[in-house]
Order: sequence, then structure tokens, then C-alpha cells
Amino acid sequence: MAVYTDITEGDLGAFLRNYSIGELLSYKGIAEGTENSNFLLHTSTGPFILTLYEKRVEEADLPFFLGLMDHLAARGISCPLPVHRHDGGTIGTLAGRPAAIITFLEGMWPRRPTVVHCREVGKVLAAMHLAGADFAMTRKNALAVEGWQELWAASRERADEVAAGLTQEVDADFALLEKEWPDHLPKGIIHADLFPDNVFFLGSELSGLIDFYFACNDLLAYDLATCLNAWCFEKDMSFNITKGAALLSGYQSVRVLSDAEKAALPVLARGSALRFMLTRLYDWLHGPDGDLVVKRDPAEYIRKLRFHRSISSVQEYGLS
Ligand SMILES: Nc1ncnc2c1ncn2[C@@H]1O[C@H](COP(=O)(O)OP(=O)(O)O)[C@@H](O)[C@H]1O
Ligand SMILES: N[C@@H](CCOP(=O)(O)O)C(=O)O
Repeated sequence: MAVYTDITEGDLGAFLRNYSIGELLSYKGIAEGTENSNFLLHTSTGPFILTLYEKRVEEADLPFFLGLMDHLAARGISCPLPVHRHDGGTIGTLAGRPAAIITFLEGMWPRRPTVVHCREVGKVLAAMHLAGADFAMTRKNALAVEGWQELWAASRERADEVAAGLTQEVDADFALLEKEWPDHLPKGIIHADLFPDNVFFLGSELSGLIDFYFACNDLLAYDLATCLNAWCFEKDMSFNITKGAALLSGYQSVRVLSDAEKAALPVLARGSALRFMLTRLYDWLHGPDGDLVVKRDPAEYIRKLRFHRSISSVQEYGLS
């Protein structure tokens, strides 16, 4: 993330009086991340994460996100737990933003994902899909095709400033995706942003998942396509088929893909690459700047989109 909203010690102290997490020893803003403002708190009972929810998070969705973490953790998926306040709730207000405290998850996200990481992520993604099956709440994906169109409408005019020819390329992507988006595939709870910085490892062991603030109900295979994009490209933007194979076989060791899901992977991966290119492009053109704000480069996803446009068979993703 970043820090978009700063807090004062006085406001934080008053906010913490609603919790039984001990005495505040220190706090600092976390520069990592993109969407919300996060702070690392140290109290006399240990470390915690304080999140102030920003622009893309609707307050009305917070019970879904926080309830999902509780639900998944109860089914064996390691993730942070929302800390309850004295009044039983998990959501308060700090510096004018909705805010919550979650437990601290040990581990580090992999800066250079390996084949082993990819296999582990495939397995945990499938396990999360199965564990989410009986979650009682639902949330529509705000960043499905309609949401992409809004981002594009707000950025299209200046897209060629970012990459020559982008306007024409993306218009063609929309024409294809609106026609071929597969609505008939298995749906359920998806993470929708399972990038390396949202998966923690202790050594080669996966220690847990964070950042459920895009989670929603959508196509399960779309979540897998997002992981292909986020985990299996090298720094030079070449697709690493060995990593793709590890991710897909890890996933299928827990949940087998149907033939229709396999066949849809190219269009899903293209749609997912478009989605991340568009949020990055929008933030690049319209997002706030600041010392603790790191903007992500849309160019990476422009190149991934070009790769997916060139795919002629799903075997090119490493599917055996
Ligand atoms: N529960 C947690 N335990 C440990 N570190 C966390 C936890 N949640 C967030 N962080 C830290 O905060 C950073 C940003 O969190 P993230 O949820 O990805 O933010 P955003 O939603 O703004 O992208 C992470 O990269 C990690 O360093
Ligand atoms: N993963 C997205 C940005 C969302 O940021 P995160 O810190 O919540 O993962 C991207 O890479 O564009």
C-alpha cells in the first residue's frame, strides 16, 4: 500500500481505547501496498496492522472482507484475523476514514518468485476456493468488465501519452472481451489480487495470505488467470512456462479444472491483464503523489496483454 491518510498519536490513542490490545509502544506507516493506508503498531501484547480504508474500498463492503478472513481462517487458510473492539464490532473510524485492526502475519513476500512458490500459491488458491464455498456473504466484483469500462473512459483520452497505440489496442481488447467473456464457468469466492506481495512465506513454506480487499464472487478460473499474470512472468516480461506449469498443477492437485475452464484461460488471462493495466493506468494519470505512495507502472501489464493476444493454445501456459 502506501499512506494516503496520516494519523496523530492522540487520535490513535483514542481509537485504541476501543480495544484490549495493550499499551501502544510505537507505530509507523508502511510504504508497501497500493490501495489503503497501513500502519504497523507495536503494543505491549505484540504487533498488529492498522488499516485505514481508502478510495477503492466501500465501507459497506468491510463486513464482507473482514468476515471472509474469519471464515477462511476457521477453515485452515492462514490469514490475518480482524481484532474485535469492546463493543464486539471490527470497524471504527480514524482520521475520518473507516479503520480496522488485524493480526500480524509472520513471513515475507517473495521478491523473486520461484517454481516452488508458484506451486504453493496454486495449492493455496485452490484451497481458498474450496474453503470459500460455504461463506454466507456475497460481493459483486466491482472490477469486472463494467468497472473496467469506467476506468477506461476516465483514461482513454491520455492513454497514448503512456504508450503509443494503446488506445487502439485496448479498444480492440474490449471488443473481444465483451463478446467472449465466459459467464458459464464455476463461480465462488475469489481473492482477486493474489500477487506475490500478498502471499507470505517463511523459507519455502507458505505462511499465509493478506489483502482481501478486492475479494468478491466471480469465476474461480479468473483468480487463477490473475496468478498466472502475477507470478509467472520474468522481469523481461517473458512468460516462464515452468512456473505456469507449477502454478496450474499445484492448483489442480487440490481442485481439478473443467475442460471449459482450461479452454477459457487465454481470454481470462487477457481480461485479468487488462484489469490490472487499467487500474495502474488510472492511478498513473489521476492518483495522488507522495513520499509514501508508490505508483505501479502500467507498462508491465501492457506487455503482458500483448503476450496473451499472441497465445494460440492453452499449452503455452504450461497446461499438460
Ligand atoms: N496482517 C499483516 N501482517 C503483516 N504485515 C502486513 C499485514 N497486512 C499488511 N501488511 C503489510 O502491509 C503491506 C501492505 O498491505 P496490503 O494489505 O497489501 O495493502 P493494500 O491493500 O493497500 O495494497 C504489506 O505488504 C505488508 O508489508
Ligand atoms: N496488485 C495490484 C495493486 C494492488 O496492490 P496490493 O498492494 O493491494 O497488491 C497491481 O499490481 O496492480
